[in-house]
Amino acid sequence: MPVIMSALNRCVLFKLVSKLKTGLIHFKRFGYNAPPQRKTPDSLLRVGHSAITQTTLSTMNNKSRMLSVSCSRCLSTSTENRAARVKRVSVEGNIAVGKSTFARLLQSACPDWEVVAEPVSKWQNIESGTSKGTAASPQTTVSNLLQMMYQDPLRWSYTFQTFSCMSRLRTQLQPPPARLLSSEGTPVQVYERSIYSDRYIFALNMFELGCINSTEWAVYQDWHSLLVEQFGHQVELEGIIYLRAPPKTCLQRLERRGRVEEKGVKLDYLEKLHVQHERWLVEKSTEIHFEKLKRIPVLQLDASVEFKSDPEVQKEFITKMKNFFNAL
Ligand SMILES: Nc1ncnc2c1ncn2[C@@H]1O[C@H](COP(=O)(O)OP(=O)(O)OP(=O)(O)O)[C@@H](O)[C@H]1O
Ligand SMILES: Nc1nc(=O)c2ncn([C@H]3C[C@H](O)[C@@H](CO)O3)c2[nH]1
Repeated sequence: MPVIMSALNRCVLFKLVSKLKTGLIHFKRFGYNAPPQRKTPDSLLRVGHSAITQTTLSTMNNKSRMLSVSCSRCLSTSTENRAARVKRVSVEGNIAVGKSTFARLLQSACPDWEVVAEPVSKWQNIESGTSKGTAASPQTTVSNLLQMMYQDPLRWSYTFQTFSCMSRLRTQLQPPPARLLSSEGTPVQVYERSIYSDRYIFALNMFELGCINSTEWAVYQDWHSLLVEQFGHQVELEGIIYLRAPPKTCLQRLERRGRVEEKGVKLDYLEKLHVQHERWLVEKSTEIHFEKLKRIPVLQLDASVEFKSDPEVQKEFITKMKNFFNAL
């Protein structure tokens, strides 16, 4: 065991030293000092009023979805049409900005809206068989990939992104519940994050930090594009809600929440994720590889306000969401 451990340590050390030599990473846990990046303009951290940056959705897109979404879901024709009526939207935002809290508000606001949670518990509990078990009594161990990724990002980031993306894909492929299919209003399925933030926020960030190397990044992008192309309309979104708050606010909320895996997360990491969100959803400078995603309507909401206990702000959010969903 000590031999294996020291070999592992040597391997990790070698990888680390060679990356440091090439200037790819400089980090202390998650308070990374990453290689010089574009500086975040102050104005990006100032959270303005919410705005629908793009409110029109092409009717053609809806029609084409009507035609194709259903056959792969193996539903009857009338159910197919009903499924195609369900709009799909993701809620994006920095760690601990309040997506789950916002999702609960959404869920309670309207029976036509269904929230699908981020599959965090799956990442925290990965069951695997061990060689010690027998066919009659297999032994399983449970590993916490979220914790492994935070503790040793260089070793586990690529593995984490494969698993997080796969679990998000499964989530996005689930058919809408019957309640939404029979809805007379505007049924909406709302996902906490998506296969798109997996790539254009987290995996990209890990690559820029040097925790995913260029080969891993090329492999990730290759299979990600293949999956999106193969699953086509089934994984398309009609809109994105961007919950925006200064990274400092997110850090305060993260610390207050106290999720054990996130103990080492530093402001610097949240600032980098904030920049990724801004590039993708505000400045639109992230290179996007899917046509529809390039033109997706984004509703920005100021998540720095304490909406949890303020009915007035809640009302305002719900009205904005209704308008946004109706325009999709
Ligand atoms: N608007 C708000 N005002 C004050 N506190 C908030 C607000 N939104 C969320 N919180 C608090 O911040 C913490 C993080 O919120 P939440 O779990 O909803 O974040 P999240 O964005 O879903 O996190 P993650 O990125 O990890 O999925 C919680 O303790 C929550 O109660
Ligand atoms: N590295 C990485 N890649 C992802 O795709 C990703 N998605 C979420 N997370 C982290 C943020 C919260 O701590 C916690 C719950 O959101 O999981 C991620 N981390």
